[in-house]
Amino acid sequence: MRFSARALPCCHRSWAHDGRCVYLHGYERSFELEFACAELDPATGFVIDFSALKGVRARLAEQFDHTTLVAEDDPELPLFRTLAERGIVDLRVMRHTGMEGAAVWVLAEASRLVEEATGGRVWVSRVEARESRKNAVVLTASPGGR
Ligand SMILES: Nc1nc2c(c(=O)[nH]1)N=C([C@H](O)[C@H](O)COP(=O)(O)OP(=O)(O)OP(=O)(O)O)CN2
Repeated sequence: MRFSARALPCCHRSWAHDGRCVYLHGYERSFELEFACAELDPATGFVIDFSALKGVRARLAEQFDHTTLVAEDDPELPLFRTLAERGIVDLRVMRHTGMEGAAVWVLAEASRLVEEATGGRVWVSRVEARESRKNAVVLTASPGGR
C-alpha cells in the first residue's frame, strides 16, 4: 500500500558539507511511503485504513512544513535556538538534515505510528524522500524497521 505527502516547504543546511550546501537552502520536500503486512486486517481486508494514516501525515507536516532543520551537532545550533526563541525560524533538530537523514527520520516515526495503530501487524517497507525532481533517497525496510 502506498501513501504520499507532498510539497512540504522547509529549509536546512549541511554544516559539514564542503560546498554550498553549508548555506541555508530550501525545497518542497515530498515523501512516499509503502506499507506491508503478512496478513490483511481480517475484518476489512485492508493493509491499513487510509484514514489511519492521518497521524503520519500530520507528523510529517509538523516536522517539514515551514520549518528549519538543523543538525544536532551543528556548531551554530545555539544561534538557531536564539532565532527560534525570537520567532524567526520554526526549528527542528535532527541527527542529519539531508535527504538520507529525512528518510531515516520518516521511517522511524511512521513505523512507530503504524505499529501503534495496528499492533505491529503492518510495517513501513519503503520510504522515498524527495527534495526536487532530480534528487531523492530511497530507504527500504523489513519488519521491525530495519
Ligand atoms: N546524498 C546526498 N547528497 C546531497 C544532499 C543530500 O541530502 N544527500 N544534499 C545536498 C544539498 O543539500 C542540496 O540539497 C542539493 O545540492 P545541489 O548542489 O543543488 O545538488 P545538485 O547537484 O543536484 O544541483 P545542481 O544545481 O545541478 O548542481 C547535496 N548533496
